[in-house]
Amino acid sequence: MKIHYISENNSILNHFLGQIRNVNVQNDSMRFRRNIERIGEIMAYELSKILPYKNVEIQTPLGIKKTTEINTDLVLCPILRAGLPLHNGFLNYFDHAENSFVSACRHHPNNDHEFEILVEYQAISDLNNKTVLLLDPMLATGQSIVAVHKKLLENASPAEFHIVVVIAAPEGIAHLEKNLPENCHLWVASLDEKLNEKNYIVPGLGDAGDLAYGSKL
Ligand SMILES: O=P(O)(O)OC[C@H]1O[C@H](OP(=O)(O)OP(=O)(O)O)[C@H](O)[C@@H]1O
Ligand SMILES: O=c1cc[nH]c(=O)[nH]1
Ligand SMILES: [Mg+2]
Repeated sequence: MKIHYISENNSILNHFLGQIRNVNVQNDSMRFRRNIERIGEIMAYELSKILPYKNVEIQTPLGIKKTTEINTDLVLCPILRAGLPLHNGFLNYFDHAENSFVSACRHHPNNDHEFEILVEYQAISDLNNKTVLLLDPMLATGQSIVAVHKKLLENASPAEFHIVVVIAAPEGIAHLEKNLPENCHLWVASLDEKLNEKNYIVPGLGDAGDLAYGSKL
């Protein structure tokens, strides 16, 4: 797996990452969603640099300008719920992309420490020969992303597969490296230290879905 870390240099990205983590700021859910969206816009821009391009000529009022345009069909696939604000950011930039939606949530049948991933809702477009961008702000154990990747590839063969996360734990990255094909790309805005006993990312930000949309039963 090719891993791209995008916050290695100082940039405005660090302000948005700081705000989604900060306990004194993150409970403003509109700001939380908008910050994830802004991070999505920055990540979309960074990712756009390695997509395939074709030469085009643009007619201006005064002449013709030779330039380039993205030369692949993009499909954006957020994982519900927390992937939705990240999806908004990507869609702001890749406005011609197709979209697919898959849900994944942790189900704790016995206790807080053990869980299984339930993939229930799916609305998946044709992914064959397209560039798929799987979007989820949090990569903790990696089980949600592996489960959704498996679901997406049940009936399709994309040309390229990119996974985009905002905050990643080393344990989740190791799980993806073990379970996903080598030609996948992983984009990480910020790498954290570890998981805690409940498999939350430390220092992380808490529960991204709840911060964006409120707690669930
Ligand atoms: O790497 P993992 O250990 O699988 O954990 C990460 C998943 O947990 C969160 O979703 P959650 O289950 O909280 O659902 P939600 O988005 O509806 O809150 C997050 O958005 C990821 O999908
Ligand atoms: O730290 C974590 C782990 C999973 N899901 C979250 O929202 N946060
Ligand atoms: Mg959640």
